[in-house]
Amino acid sequence: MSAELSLRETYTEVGDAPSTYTNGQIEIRGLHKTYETKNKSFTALENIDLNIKENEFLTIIGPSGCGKSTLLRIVAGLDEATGGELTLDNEPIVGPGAERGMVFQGYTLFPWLTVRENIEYGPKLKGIPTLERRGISNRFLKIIRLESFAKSYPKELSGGMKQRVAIARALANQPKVLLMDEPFGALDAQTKLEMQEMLLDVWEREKTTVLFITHDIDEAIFLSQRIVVMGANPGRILKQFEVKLPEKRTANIREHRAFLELKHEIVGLLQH
Ligand SMILES: Nc1ncnc2c1ncn2[C@@H]1O[C@H](COP(=O)(O)OP(=O)(O)OP(=O)(O)O)[C@@H](O)[C@H]1O
Repeated sequence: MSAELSLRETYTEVGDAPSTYTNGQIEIRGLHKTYETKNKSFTALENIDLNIKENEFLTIIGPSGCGKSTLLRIVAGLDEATGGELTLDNEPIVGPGAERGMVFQGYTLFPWLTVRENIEYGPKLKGIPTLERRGISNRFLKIIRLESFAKSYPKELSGGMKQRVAIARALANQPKVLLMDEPFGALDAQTKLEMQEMLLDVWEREKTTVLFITHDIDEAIFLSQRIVVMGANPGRILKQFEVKLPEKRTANIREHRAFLELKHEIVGLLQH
């Protein structure tokens, strides 16, 4: 099987393609989250309304404690909202699901599995036969440029390499939505830039909806089609920005006037 075949085609060959593969629309209506601790209750999210379109790359940015991770965890089904509605392709989200892949800042690979086995983990759980699994891992090893590390274990990889494998592992499950919580936060500046370019490349190929969290305004602008700025106490949406930059993002886009103007505006908003 050609490494250039899309994952959808790969799955179609084994008769396992969900009919709604191209979807991935999230609707959030009046979402609330209150944490009850011993003697007080704390509102982490208040009245969040947000629609994330199919194939959209949307980033949430905001000060520490404004509820970014809480929101992502609720979308992932790892935490429960205390009010409001949340759907993926019109189906209520009631818990974790394979159609939502997650990548966190911490390296969450299985240390006892090789790079290839980590990538094949989800497809194996789904019962996809060995040969097809091999096709999937070959394809992703190529995309993340780690073919020569297929038999390596996570401890033998750099931080950037581990995050590339984490992204491949999440995508090998053919998710409709990729949820990313500061995935490049622990990487050095140069590796971070390389990872951003790789992620955009993967996103363009896979057509997955991406919900991304970062503290890094440059990263948010470089990657996103839309940026949601949140404020704290209580966590809420302050403003949304369409990123009016060319679809094809190259390194020098950071010098683009529209890039700098948007950065200026977001910095100003966050300072207040
Ligand atoms: N399990 C919990 N119990 C009580 N409070 C919590 C819990 N989890 C989070 N919080 C509180 O909810 C608020 C939002 O936390 P969250 O981790 O979502 O913020 P964040 O914007 O992702 O922050 P950061 O950028 O620092 O990661 C914080 O004030 C935090 O202390």
